Amino acid sequence: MAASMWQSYFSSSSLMGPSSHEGILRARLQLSPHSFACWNSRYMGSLRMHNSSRYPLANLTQFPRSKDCARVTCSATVSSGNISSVEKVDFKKLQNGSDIRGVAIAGVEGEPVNLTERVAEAIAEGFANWLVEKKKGDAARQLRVSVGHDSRISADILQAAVARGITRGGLGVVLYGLASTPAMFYSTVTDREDMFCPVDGSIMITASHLPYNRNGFKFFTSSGGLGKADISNILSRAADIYARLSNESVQASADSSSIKKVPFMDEYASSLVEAVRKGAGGLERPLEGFHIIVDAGNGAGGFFLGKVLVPLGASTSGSQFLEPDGMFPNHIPNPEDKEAMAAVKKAVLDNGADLGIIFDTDVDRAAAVDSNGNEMNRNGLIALIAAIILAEHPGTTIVTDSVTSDGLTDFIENKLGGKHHRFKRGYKNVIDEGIRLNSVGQECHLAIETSGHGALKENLWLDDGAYLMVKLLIKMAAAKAAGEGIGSKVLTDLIQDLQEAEVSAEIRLKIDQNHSDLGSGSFRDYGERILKHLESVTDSDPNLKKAPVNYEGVRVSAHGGWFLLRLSLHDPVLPLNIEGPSKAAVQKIAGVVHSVVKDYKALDLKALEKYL
Ligand SMILES: O=P(O)(O)OC[C@H]1O[C@H](O)[C@H](O)[C@@H](O)[C@@H]1O
Repeated sequence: MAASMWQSYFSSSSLMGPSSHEGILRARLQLSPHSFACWNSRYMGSLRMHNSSRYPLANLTQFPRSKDCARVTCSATVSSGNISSVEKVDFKKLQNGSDIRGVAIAGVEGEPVNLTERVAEAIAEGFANWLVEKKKGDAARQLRVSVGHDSRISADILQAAVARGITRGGLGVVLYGLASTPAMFYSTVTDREDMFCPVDGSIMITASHLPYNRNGFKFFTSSGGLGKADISNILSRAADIYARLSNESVQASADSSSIKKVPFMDEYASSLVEAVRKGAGGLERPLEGFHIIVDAGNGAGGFFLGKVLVPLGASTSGSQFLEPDGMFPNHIPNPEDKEAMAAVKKAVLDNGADLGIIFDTDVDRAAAVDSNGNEMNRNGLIALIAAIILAEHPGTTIVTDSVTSDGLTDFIENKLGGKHHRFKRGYKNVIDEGIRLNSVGQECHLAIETSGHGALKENLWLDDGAYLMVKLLIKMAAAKAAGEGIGSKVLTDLIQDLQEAEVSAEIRLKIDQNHSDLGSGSFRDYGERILKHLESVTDSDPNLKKAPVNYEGVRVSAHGGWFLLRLSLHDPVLPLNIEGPSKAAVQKIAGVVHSVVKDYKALDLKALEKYL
């Protein structure tokens, strides 16, 4: 649905009664009464439930919620061909590293919609054109692209637009509906002609854990996720297509003869089931006797319960937030979020479960909680997966992002006998580095970020939170089969020697891009200037020890702890990570950084000063 429609609907909602709302909205959506009831149930129900300060969509009228509707694939669009704002879209701004992210739903102050149907359609057509060029050798056959989405409220509308864009580009479309990001990559590498696989390209409609009004795209081919340069290329094609589209009417729906629908998540889930069965010695129900809780945060991860854990024999009572709900009413679906981890921990303890598993919205990230409520996320999850992988591949290299702890390095290198290659932030950077190391002869089987993104060589380097959890399940099932009992103790024991810092903090220092202190340079130039200054201060102070090998920002040991100041991958921000043995140590470390950066007037130091 176009932004303008949401806008006018919401802004007028307090003025009309339910029946006039329904008539107007249904007409504009071009839906039958039944489809409208489903749409209404899915979207308006969510909005109604969360009409609070967190979701500032005031005065929504209460519609009856229909119970028995599954999803509505909505091909609704604006009927008018000319939207005055079309020229204003800055396609470059939609790039977020190797992803595309934008605002798809109006209603949040200061966040105008920039990911409209037309923009999505143009991007999809840009991807189709890019793919055709990449696959020149396959000119004789029609290329096909799979499309899936997470639980966001703009998913169906964007999916319809994406399907139009791909068919406009002359390619076939295979719709998967609610799906996970790793499943989309999997569709490019799996051989199942009955499911139209392998597809030539894949698009996941997701904005990961970001708020409900955002959405975006991730793209895959059999070589993996597209990189920054490819995304820029696609966006520049999209900008040209968009200019052309703005003179045409938006079509109500794509050419349906080129569109197929398949239940691909069943195929992907059964690959996970088979992986656990194989890893557990071929048992049909290796998780029989285990009680495992899933918290999907109302994202796309609910499938893991019914399609993975149940067939493997696990009991799953007490699992929560499995229902897809793009308003994310319970907690942010993000294993890095404290509230989210507290929620799954509580569920595990309340239900006396053996293990808790939590996914982000699109299931490329995950974390776990053991039966005592100990969180296994960030450095703890890396340590756990590293312990499993190093037992299988002694001495192998583990690639991680830059904010991992000194304790993790000590654990991987001195306790597990592996090599810790602490690289840059960004899951794509980390995974690409793992692949690169292998290509230059340095064996690497695991590339993983503290955010919960992780990829294994054995799993074709798919960035897959669900597969990380599969590795934990295999370990537990194998321990049971070996008579070592049921429970997550086998996991907890693996990381008992990991030393975690007492206090850790991430402080994000914003750069005011409009400040005169930036001169004629960009925020990146400004950030680099600050980092250079910090580096020279560090070099001249014997109490500060610069990390001998470092790929990003300035990492320094001081006061029994460490800090890393670096430029954010995407934002005008300098994230500062600090870890120390006590609050006092962290304060002192914060003081060191403050004394260096305090004269940079464009830097907002409020967040840092709280720590002094
Ligand atoms: O550099 P930052 O702003 O901290 O963001 C870094 C993060 O950006 C995105 O969310 C990526 O998906 C992550 O892989 C990455 O770690």
